[in-house]
Amino acid sequence: FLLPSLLHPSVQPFSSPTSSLELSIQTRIFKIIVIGDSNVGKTCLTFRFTGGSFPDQTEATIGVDFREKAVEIEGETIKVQVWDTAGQERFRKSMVEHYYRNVHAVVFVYDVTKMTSFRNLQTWIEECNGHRVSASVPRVLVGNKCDLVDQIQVPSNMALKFADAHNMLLFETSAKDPRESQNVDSIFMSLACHLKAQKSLLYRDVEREDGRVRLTQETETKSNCPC
Ligand SMILES: Nc1nc2c(ncn2[C@@H]2O[C@H](COP(=O)(O)OP(=O)(O)OP(=O)(O)O)[C@@H](O)[C@H]2O)c(=O)[nH]1
Repeated sequence: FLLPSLLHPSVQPFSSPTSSLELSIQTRIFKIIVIGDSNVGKTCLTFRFTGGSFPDQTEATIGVDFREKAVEIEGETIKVQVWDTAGQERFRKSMVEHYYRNVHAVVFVYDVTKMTSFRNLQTWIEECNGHRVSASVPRVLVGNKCDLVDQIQVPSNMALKFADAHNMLLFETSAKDPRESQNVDSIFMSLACHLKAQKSLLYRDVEREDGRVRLTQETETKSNCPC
């Protein structure tokens, strides 16, 4: 496992710029983590978004893996870095600190055909909060495996209620069904658009501070996002 900054020495994550000059030449990276029970489809969603296809076979994720995709939003190229985390407790322990560090957005995934994976969301939210992920970090909820229409256990209205109560948007998707790939893209693109709008206001703060980075939570989010 290599940290992204080691893999990409010329590119620094958004949260560590040092001057407004550097900001203008960097490609921004938004780090988005995908969490939820084992087997809900986190790896498949990550592949579907970053590679466009559904993997024939997956093995349980060990620790953490990440894949990147460059996207263009309003004329700017942004790297969306999707961190796929292990759902199984025994594969998580050593890595958990790494993937919550400097996270820009969180995707909580459950399997629409497994009520336990939905009930366990509360535990995932608590773990996330326990790692000091700020309440201002955007979070979305994803119900995956919607192609298994005959086996659905989690009704949409129940998921919607949960999403509302936790201030999250809900996406119901299938990583498997190619007709749903646009829906999978929407999860990550809507977060990237939201972050871009948020971070451009942060840029203005940086310039006012004459190169000093101020990651303030006071910024208001305004977006012309096409998503
Ligand atoms: N029918 C259907 N199967 C899916 C879908 N997404 C994933 N799967 C299957 O579900 C199983 C688990 O998928 P993974 O993506 O490996 O699940 P994971 O959440 O990453 O699992 P861990 O790495 O153990 O945390 C695999 O057999 C996939 O083929 C989907 O949208 N529909």
